[in-house]
Amino acid sequence: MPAVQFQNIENTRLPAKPLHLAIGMFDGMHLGHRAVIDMAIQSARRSGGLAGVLTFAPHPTVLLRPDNPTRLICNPGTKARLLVETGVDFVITQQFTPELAQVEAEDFIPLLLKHLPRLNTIYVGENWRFGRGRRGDMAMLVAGAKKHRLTVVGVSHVSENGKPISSTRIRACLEDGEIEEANIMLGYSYFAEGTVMPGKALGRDLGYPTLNIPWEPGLRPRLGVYAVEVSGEKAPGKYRAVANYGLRPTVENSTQPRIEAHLLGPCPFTGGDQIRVDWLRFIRPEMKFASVDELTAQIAKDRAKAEAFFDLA
Ligand SMILES: Cc1cc2nc3c(=O)[nH]c(=O)nc-3n(C[C@H](O)[C@H](O)[C@H](O)COP(=O)(O)O)c2cc1C
Ligand SMILES: Nc1ncnc2c1ncn2[C@@H]1O[C@H](COP(=O)(O)OP(=O)(O)O)[C@@H](O)[C@H]1O
Repeated sequence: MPAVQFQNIENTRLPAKPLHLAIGMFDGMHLGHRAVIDMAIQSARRSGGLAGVLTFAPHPTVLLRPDNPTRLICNPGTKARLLVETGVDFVITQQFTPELAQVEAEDFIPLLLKHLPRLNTIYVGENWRFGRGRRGDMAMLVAGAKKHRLTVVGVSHVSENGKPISSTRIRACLEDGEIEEANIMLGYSYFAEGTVMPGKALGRDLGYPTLNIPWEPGLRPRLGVYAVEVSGEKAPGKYRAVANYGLRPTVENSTQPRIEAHLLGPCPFTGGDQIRVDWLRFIRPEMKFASVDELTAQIAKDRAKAEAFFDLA
């Protein structure tokens, strides 16, 4: 059964079973997030309860720090899908309103219980903060839960390279082009999705036809050339490719970043197809070339690097 999705806790209608609820922003859905959610799923399965996620949109910083909100790894649609794919029974997306931002930490559990009376256990990462001014911490959550006979499970950090995995660390990696380290922490390959759009048909003339998709996530990964894999419903499997993610300063200097993927072998996709691009390795930063000939010569080298990465050379 795919997860049932609800907008806001007051609209949540669930069967009368004990609820095991993982709470958080879960931006990126990295290995640490998955550990929290998996804990909720396992407990619910063991005890005949229901496992779910409570997450928030927009990110609280959109309201609290509008001049510099947190730039998100996942757009809301992608996050919702990744959440559903974890195997939870339900996902609640709670609108983060000015009123919610004013709720005191002490009032948070009573608010949950008002709308989720069968709440049994709350699962959070051990450093999770909540309530007005982020005053609520693990100790307050445990104290509040005790009063209402709830259980709180604080899931300890999952580490990579001796340091806790966090969305902040993954953002820094993506901005620096450290895609392999980002992918290790995510537990899957960073990916982009979109509908193939027509370009200026220059790619074919250059000898490097490309599948182009616009890609403008909150958190913009480093502009440059990457080894990627392209997939889509139209054709099974993954297609190795070399892609530029950028603004194309040599030919147009756009303000809208785009992924242009040149497949290393035959290409089953065309304009209008829905594709997914998995990012695997950063090859070089995007550059402005003095001529299209220089760009073309560089693309030949990029292609060779991608082939070497895939061990095809
Ligand atoms: C592997 C690869 C690397 C690229 N690197 C750059 C680059 O460094 N600078 C740049 O301005 N454009 C770069 N491009 C983008 C080309 O300018 C663009 O693909 C070409 O002009 C075709 O455009 P079209 O798809 O609109 O026809 C790159 C494209 C590919 C496929
Ligand atoms: N190896 C390949 N990689 C990407 N696209 C390819 C490849 N071979 C053929 N194509 C086709 O070429 C088209 C892109 O050609 P291109 O000249 O870049 O034009 P445009 O970017 O204007 O669509 C793609 O839609 C795809 O169907």
